[in-house]
Amino acid sequence: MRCSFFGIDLRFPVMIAPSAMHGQAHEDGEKATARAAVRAGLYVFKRRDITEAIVKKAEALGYRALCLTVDAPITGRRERDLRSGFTVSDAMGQLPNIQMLGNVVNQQLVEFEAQKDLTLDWSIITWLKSICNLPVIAKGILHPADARCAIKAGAAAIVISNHGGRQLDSTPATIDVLPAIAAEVRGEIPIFLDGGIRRGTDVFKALGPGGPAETAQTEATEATFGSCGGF
Ligand SMILES: Cc1cc2nc3c(=O)[nH]c(=O)nc-3n(C[C@H](O)[C@H](O)[C@H](O)COP(=O)(O)O)c2cc1C
Repeated sequence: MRCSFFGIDLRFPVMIAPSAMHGQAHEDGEKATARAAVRAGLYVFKRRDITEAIVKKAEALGYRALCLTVDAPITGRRERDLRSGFTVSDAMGQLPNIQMLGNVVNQQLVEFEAQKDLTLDWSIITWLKSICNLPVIAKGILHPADARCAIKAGAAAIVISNHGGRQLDSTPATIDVLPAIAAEVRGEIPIFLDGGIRRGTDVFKALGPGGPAETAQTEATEATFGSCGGF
């Protein structure tokens, strides 16, 4: 089955490891997804030279695509995190990509957030493409108009995602917006989808009537990513 679901990062480029593109189930399930999301997270910083260095490092290491999270310019009010007293571990500071920030980040989430570039618009995709040869995937699309903007900006694919509902309450379910977005994209670029995929039948629902299977996405995916891409 040529499907790939991956959990990654918003507003900011995230690397997809070659092994992450094969869509195979793993016994660690969501724990593995969470670990990968933490490891893979990259952000566009106000200091573009830092982002550029991280992107070039990813390319040199053999990563095959950049996944740009476009739905979280600022972190949402995550009430579950507030209730549980969630904090970011100091160990975050030991991650190589964080260390590249040097004095810019003082290992505290609030300061880390302050370094993010909140002024991003679709031109960031053009910029990312100008500094590397990797395809850029826009993650966090929930509306056909945004899918069109992503295509115009040069995205190689989109991820229909509501960030698992973690970023903003009351966003639509991805399965509900899929048909309209697939109708807009009509196979021009591949569509990935995440959110609420918990069993095989969820995959079939996403591939069902109105979904990308009717709009020649598979061919577009293979053309861009080979035989291991999304819908
Ligand atoms: C622990 C955790 C961390 C996540 N971190 C990020 C992140 O940094 N960037 C991002 O774009 N999405 C992140 N996500 C969202 C996932 O990439 C994905 O969109 C979402 O989990 C899909 O919904 P689902 O959990 O219902 O499958 C995270 C999800 C989880 C569970």
